[in-house]
Amino acid sequence: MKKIAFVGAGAMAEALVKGLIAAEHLPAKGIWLTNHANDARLQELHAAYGVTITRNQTDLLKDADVIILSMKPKDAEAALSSLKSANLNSKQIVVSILAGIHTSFLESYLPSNQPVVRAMPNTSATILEAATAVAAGVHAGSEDMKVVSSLFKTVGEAVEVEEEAMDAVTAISGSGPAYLYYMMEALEEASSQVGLDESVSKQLLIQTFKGAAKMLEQSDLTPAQLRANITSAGGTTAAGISVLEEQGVKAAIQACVKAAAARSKEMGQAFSK
Ligand SMILES: NC(=O)C1=CN([C@@H]2O[C@H](COP(=O)(O)OP(=O)(O)OC[C@H]3O[C@@H](n4cnc5c(N)ncnc54)[C@H](OP(=O)(O)O)[C@@H]3O)[C@@H](O)[C@H]2O)C=CC1
Ligand SMILES: O=C(O)[C@@H]1CCC=N1
Repeated sequence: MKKIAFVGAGAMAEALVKGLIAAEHLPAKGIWLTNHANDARLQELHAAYGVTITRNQTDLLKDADVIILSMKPKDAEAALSSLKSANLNSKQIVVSILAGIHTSFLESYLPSNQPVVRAMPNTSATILEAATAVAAGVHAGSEDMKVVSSLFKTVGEAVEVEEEAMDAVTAISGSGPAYLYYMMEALEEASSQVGLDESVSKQLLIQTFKGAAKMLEQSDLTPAQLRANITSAGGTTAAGISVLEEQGVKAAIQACVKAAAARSKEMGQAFSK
């Protein structure tokens, strides 16, 4: 891989850039970025990472092995309309990280045999811990999928799924870090309410999340079994969990994921051809 072109230079593009550079997937100069209008942002990324920045679409796309669409879904049509006039060749893989938007919509703006791959990473790409799912469009072959999977594997784990799973993926792992940060926020606030010093609670909470994730990864037990192992009858965990049950927290989490998946589906329907 010699060149990756990002169309969109926001939070998610930066997370991927950071990860790709840390993983030495390609030299920083081989990572090209453009955005809509914010010159200062492009300069900032160039200064921070040594990436190449441009406003010239021909330069951006020329010889790019992979083109990553990383603007917000609302800006997709404008970006795709301008890509329509670009002379992409069928070896260039167009990857979209946009929530909701189907490969068929993207393909409708691109040459008829263009390989398109939909990917859903998350912000943990910044520290090479992303969970990414990738799904092939109709012209993306197994070699294209290998290239894209290996790109996302440099910034964490990547799994290939059918496109119909992408709304669920987006709701679970795309948005997932935000749910966990929400829980951490609540736990931090609760720590201070029960009298724990902020720096101590932060240290304990980070290690508690890390340890719980590693336990699930390294043991054969389910989350329910791991939880049961901590919950002695009449003990502290039982006292806490009974409040979560009374307040319907599990149902609220399930409703949260369903709402996120429904929103992804709705966004896909808004952008269909
Ligand atoms: N944030 C997350 O956790 C995740 C986000 N995603 C997806 O990633 C995408 C980007 O999100 P995020 O990085 O948070 O968004 P940001 O708002 O941070 O960045 C959007 C970028 O797109 C640029 N842009 C807008 N219009 C165009 C255009 N016509 N041509 C080129 N560039 C354009 C903006 O430029 P300018 O600043 O000049 O306006 C900006 O650089 C979204 O589609 C989202 O669904 C996927 C997984 C996780
Ligand atoms: O909220 C969003 O739209 C994006 C998609 C996945 C995570 N954040």
